[in-house]
Amino acid sequence: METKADKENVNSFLVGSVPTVIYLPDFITDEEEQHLLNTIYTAPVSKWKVLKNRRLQNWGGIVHEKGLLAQDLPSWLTIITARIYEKSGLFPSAINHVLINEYLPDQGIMPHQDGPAYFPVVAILSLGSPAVMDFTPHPSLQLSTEPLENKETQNTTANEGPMLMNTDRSSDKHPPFSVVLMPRSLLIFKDEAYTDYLHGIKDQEYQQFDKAVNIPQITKSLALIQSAARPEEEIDRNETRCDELIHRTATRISLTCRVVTKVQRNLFKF
Ligand SMILES: O=C(O)CCC(=O)C(=O)O
Ligand SMILES: [Fe+2]
Repeated sequence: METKADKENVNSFLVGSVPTVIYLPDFITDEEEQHLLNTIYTAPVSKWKVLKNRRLQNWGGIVHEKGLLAQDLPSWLTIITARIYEKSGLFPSAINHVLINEYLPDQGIMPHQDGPAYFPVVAILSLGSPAVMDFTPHPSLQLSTEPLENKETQNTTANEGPMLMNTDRSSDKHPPFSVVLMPRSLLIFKDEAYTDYLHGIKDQEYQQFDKAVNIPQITKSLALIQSAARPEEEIDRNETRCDELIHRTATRISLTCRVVTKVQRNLFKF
């Protein structure tokens, strides 16, 4: 059960000016991260769907236009999803779908909006290497200042759709921003950040984070990671450059946790 204390707790992790982005550093422990990574990599090779620029595992069932053809999540995932559900108090029911994405240091995900089948709150748990997630205003916002819901929106999903550029003129209301996703952190976003923005990760080994809204929350752990990743002789010479860039030196795994509200069960039982 969600408690008042949990809700207050989540509100104290709000970042940036756009509603609503929540960044929880160290949501899981080192041991839990290691356990999750081990379990993810013991899944059969056939569980991985290989895309052009990353691999993914789909857990919870197939997301279909008529809803979710549901399969129970395994217990190693429900341990985490139940914690996200309880601590955030932001989901209408238990999380029933988890997408696990794997990115090599030069891989990313194109700017997109999550599909319409999902309840409009997403929680992303990060493991392994850090990465920068960029939020850019939806291209339909360039054309007018009318609210997004009055306009026909261009629908792009996580796995398909064109690369969309931001040349937004309403950038006062919808400033582009980024969030640094450190290993073991949980990012939650909803409201305008979900409906009015595209989110994506550049397919680059070095990623700029000057527009990051969670710099105070990450500075300490970033310094440790970056200095460990850099050769000794680079540390003083390239201080400025390195301070503004994340160097992705290893694989990143993310768990995108969501609720599909429409569920089709027992489809094959007669
Ligand atoms: O890997 C991530 O952090 C983002 C994944 C994502 O946006 C998605 O699966 O829709
Ligand atoms: Fe997404």
